[in-house]
Amino acid sequence: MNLNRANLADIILEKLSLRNDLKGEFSLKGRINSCYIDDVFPEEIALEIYNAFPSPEEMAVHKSLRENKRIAAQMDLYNPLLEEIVFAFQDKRVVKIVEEITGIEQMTPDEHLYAGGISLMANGNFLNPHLDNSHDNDRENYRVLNLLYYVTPDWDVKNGGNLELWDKGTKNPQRVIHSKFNRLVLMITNKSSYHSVSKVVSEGKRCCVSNYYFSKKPAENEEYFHVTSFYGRPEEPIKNLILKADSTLRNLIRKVTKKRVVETKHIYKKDKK
Ligand SMILES: O=C(O)CCC(=O)C(=O)O
Ligand SMILES: [Fe+2]
Repeated sequence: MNLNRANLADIILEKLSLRNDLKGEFSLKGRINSCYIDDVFPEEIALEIYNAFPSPEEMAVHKSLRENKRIAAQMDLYNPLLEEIVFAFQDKRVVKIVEEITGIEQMTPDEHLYAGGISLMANGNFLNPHLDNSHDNDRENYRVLNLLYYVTPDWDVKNGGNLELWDKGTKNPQRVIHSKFNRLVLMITNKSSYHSVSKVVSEGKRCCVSNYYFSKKPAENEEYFHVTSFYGRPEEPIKNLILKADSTLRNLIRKVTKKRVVETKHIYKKDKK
């Protein structure tokens, strides 16, 4: 089978349309709106996607107190299947059914991969608790949904690298979503969707295909603006102070300047070459 974005989208669509329980799960009260779907693709396709991932050395390192991971947004540098799978999640039909599941209206996918694409986390890598940036680069649309598709075969929950949702804030226990092979997570992003990735504590690479959807309307009842804001884990009080000061300062600068001071590099420039 020729795996292009249209026939990959066909499979996603079929899978999602069989699950009329997702809508209820996504909107459960008292937690960050989220749900997951297992066995999204036939196993051999999911494996092929995993095998298409570049080696860690071919990806950009994002390393600071906030995070340590590898990412790639310039998708045309890699195996073409990766670009196909990223954009399969942007198919109009997929967006429509995801709107039905989440109840979030008028969503548009992020074709410039403002923050999406592929990511890879190896031993020792982590992503501290954070709120995603509230808007797109031009501050015209709200970032409202994350679609995270995990593709590492046999990834055990004990390996770490799991998605954590801090339903009651970062001072209370988190809900762990195992970043299991062939699992797609849909997760709202709003003013209180604190999430993180626990430290990877084993060999191997935790690979994720990420997509973000935007909307003119916020995923809450009121308007808001914030930059990506990081926090310490409950056992990291000092780091929490440093990260909070850092977020507060960047927020302030952005609120005053309205636009980015430094142009983001993490954008898929399609006319490059
Ligand atoms: O890799 C993950 O599971 C989560 C990544 C994340 O926080 C994000 O993409 O906003
Ligand atoms: Fe995030």
